[in-house]
Amino acid sequence: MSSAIEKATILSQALPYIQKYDNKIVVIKYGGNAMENEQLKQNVMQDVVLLTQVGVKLVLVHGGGPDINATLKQMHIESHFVNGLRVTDQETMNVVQMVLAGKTNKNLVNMISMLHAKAVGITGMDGHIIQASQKDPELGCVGQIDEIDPELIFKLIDDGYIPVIASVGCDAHGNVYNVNADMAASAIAGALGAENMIFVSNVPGVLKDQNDPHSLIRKIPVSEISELEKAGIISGGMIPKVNCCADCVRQGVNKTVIIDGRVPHACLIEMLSDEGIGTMIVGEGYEF
Ligand SMILES: Nc1ncnc2c1ncn2[C@@H]1O[C@H](COP(=O)(O)OP(=O)(O)O)[C@@H](O)[C@H]1O
Ligand SMILES: CC(=O)N[C@@H](CCC(=O)OP(=O)(O)O)C(=O)O
Repeated sequence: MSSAIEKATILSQALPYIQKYDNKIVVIKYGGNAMENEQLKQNVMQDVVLLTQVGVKLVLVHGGGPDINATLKQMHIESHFVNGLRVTDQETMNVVQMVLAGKTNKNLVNMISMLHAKAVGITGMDGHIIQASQKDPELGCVGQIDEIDPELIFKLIDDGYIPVIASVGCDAHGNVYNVNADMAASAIAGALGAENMIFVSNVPGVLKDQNDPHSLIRKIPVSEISELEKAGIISGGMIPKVNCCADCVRQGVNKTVIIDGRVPHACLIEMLSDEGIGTMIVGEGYEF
């Protein structure tokens, strides 16, 4: 088969998926670990733009843990994590806000703009999107999400913009909170009634053995998550991520997956083919 026919065949195979997701809201959480280099980011942003172009209403929620770590290190501020959450004193909070809402957010917006699509970079503080409160005094300014106001996001996607949201929230008294980006993304997906929630990370999905990339667990029922946690199979940043997937499932999001952003066009493979990659978190009664 000539390569032109091959390309056309692949494109036409995507048609049922394009129709399935037409006008549907999909939230992509783009984790800092999958932002390793410019090429990786370009690939993910190309997928975001292509999906938007074919009619998906895409919302991008991003983290930036490694960017925050690097800036804190330059400033000689140490980082500590408890169950995957950064202990955040006021000085650290200022850095988190500066890096996430500034460098990381605007870099992604700029990349989308260069691909001739329209993005608007905001934080969870804009339009009261993420209303938060202190999660635990020992974690300092780490926020737990009390409420999501999706109005601004609906307005942006209805006007054809891709909202690019940094995971910083605030309360009615002006306190600013560092919100784990997985938690921000899953709460936003729930509030928007999203069809799909895709977590883009730097691992193939949930692995049985973190040293063996072939030990991928393809599907995890929500009821088995706590056992995996107790057995130490999931640890660190994977703990909030998998629990956020479970929250999405409980909030009625149809499909929740963790995929590897290092695989070129992982989001397209996930959404526009039946090859499904990564780990899917499923509710009770899901047919295997
Ligand atoms: N069972 C597991 N399978 C895969 N990764 C795991 C597992 N348990 C813990 N992890 C860790 O979780 C990390 C992904 O979470 P996180 O660092 O928060 O990523 P992101 O920046 O994409 O949100 C992986 O890089 C890996 O170190
Ligand atoms: C409370 C908490 O831990 N907040 C995260 C926010 C960024 C984030 O979640 O980034 P990733 O998605 O790249 O991990 C942090 O300070 O690193």
